[in-house]
Amino acid sequence: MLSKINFTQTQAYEYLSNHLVDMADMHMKDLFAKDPERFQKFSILFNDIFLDYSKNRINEKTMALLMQLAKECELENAINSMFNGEKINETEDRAVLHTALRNRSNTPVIFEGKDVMPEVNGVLAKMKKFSEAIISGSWKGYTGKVITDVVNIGIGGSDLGPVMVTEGLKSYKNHLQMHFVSNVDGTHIVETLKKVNPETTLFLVASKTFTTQETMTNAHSARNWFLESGAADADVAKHFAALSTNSDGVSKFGIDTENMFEFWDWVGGRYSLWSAIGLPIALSIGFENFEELLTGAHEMDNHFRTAEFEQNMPVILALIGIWYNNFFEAETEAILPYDQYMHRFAAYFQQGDMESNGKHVDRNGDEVNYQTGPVIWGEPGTNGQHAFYQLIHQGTKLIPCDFIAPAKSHNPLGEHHKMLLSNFFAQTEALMNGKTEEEVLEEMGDKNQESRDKIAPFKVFEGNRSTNSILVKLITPKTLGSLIVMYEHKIFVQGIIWNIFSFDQWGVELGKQLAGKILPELKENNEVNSHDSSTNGLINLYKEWR
Ligand SMILES: O=P(O)(O)OC[C@H]1O[C@@H](O)[C@@H](O)[C@@H](O)[C@@H]1O
Repeated sequence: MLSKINFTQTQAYEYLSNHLVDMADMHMKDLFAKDPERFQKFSILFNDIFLDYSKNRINEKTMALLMQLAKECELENAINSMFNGEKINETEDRAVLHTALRNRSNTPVIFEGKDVMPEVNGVLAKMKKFSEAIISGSWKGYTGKVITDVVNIGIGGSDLGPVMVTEGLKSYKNHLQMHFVSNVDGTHIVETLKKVNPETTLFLVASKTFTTQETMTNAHSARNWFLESGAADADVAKHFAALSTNSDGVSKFGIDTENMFEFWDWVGGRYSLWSAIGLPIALSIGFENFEELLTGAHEMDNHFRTAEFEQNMPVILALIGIWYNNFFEAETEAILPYDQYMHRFAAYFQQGDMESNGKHVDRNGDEVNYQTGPVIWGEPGTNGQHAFYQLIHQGTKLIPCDFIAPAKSHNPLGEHHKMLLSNFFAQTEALMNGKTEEEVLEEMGDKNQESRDKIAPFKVFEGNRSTNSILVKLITPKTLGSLIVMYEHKIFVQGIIWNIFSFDQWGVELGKQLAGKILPELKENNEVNSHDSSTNGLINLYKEWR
């Protein structure tokens, strides 16, 4: 089981608080000047992923103390508890075994006395057969035509992962057109259905619980559209499949359980792209590439499980994050991929991180007296540079950033990639070095003294802004698999240290309950007065205007 230690009571925390006094005024520029080995010391290579964390406000003592913190919080024990299938998701009484889904070495993973691997492999085999039939065209729609379009209907963890990965690996894509419908706003399904033909479309209804309002509503609308186009009930089997843990719900909806791809309650929604929820990925890039994604994930799992903390990428990233979040009081973290295919990567980890570590009660059930998960945000470079980087460079907030870029492009067109990467390198250098007043004045040259003095302060960059640079060789299925898992485990490590439960999400339940209460009120025409004056006023204005 997980420890329940308040990390602010550890010896390492006290040492780190004292150490912060020394580090707070230290400029990274000076740390680099003093130590020619700094880059070698604070960087690490794993397969085709290189992490340079030297442009952070750290020195060897910082890292040693952070490692001590991880040890005092019994991180090693927590890692073993997760991989060994203990019910570490205590508030839902569940194990956390998404790592078994990508366990390519196939060693037994015992949960409640039973090896889960035969079932995992069984579903993978079913996904392989199905995806191959759809891609090859041997699977036919109800009028005998091949499938050309796949519409995934799901939300949250049943949408974001497949969207992010199919976009991230678009250069591996086959002929199938992928569509993703998540929002309950009718616009999403209506606009999607305009693009597809019922005779050649496969709908995947993706929902762990198979009760999520948005997904069920969209799925019913899709089925109605399908039937209204002239298809019969019996034809549903050729055009609808379900990805779920809830076989009763799936049969009630009218999907043959033959067409159901199962997963299990020990897979959290936001960690489910490795399960049957990954079927749209297998359809889009082929099953072999999906397996490669799993292999990359498994390799990062092994790294996380076996590498010393000092050489462990997820552990290093997590601890640096804690250094900023809890000592420098940074409130957000930006994820900035310099790769257009990765444009949903930050959005994916918004759920991954914020749903996991957005908690204010610790594992003892007590209110925390420290900060937990940061706000995660980001956009691909270079677009972000022309939008919000101003604040990162010259604003009043410290925003630690992860810069991610591939050395090779899938689209090596002219000078594009060199230009992209020149920006990637320049940004982290500029954020670290900044620009002094002297440099500004020198740059301004011979302008008259008065105008120079007036403008110079606005052009000064204090620098000392923290970044991690993650350079990968090429975004392949395998590398992307490893990269995703690197962040998954970073989140896990932080949750352990913050002494919170990272695998539940009670916070999203309240909105669902309240929406359920208001929906019947919207169906009536009478004035509503059962809420506060603001909610009543808004509902009544809506009724007047609709
Ligand atoms: O996959 P289903 O069950 O439809 O859930 C979809 C999403 O629902 C949300 O409310 C959260 O709980 C997410 O973690 C989850 O991924």
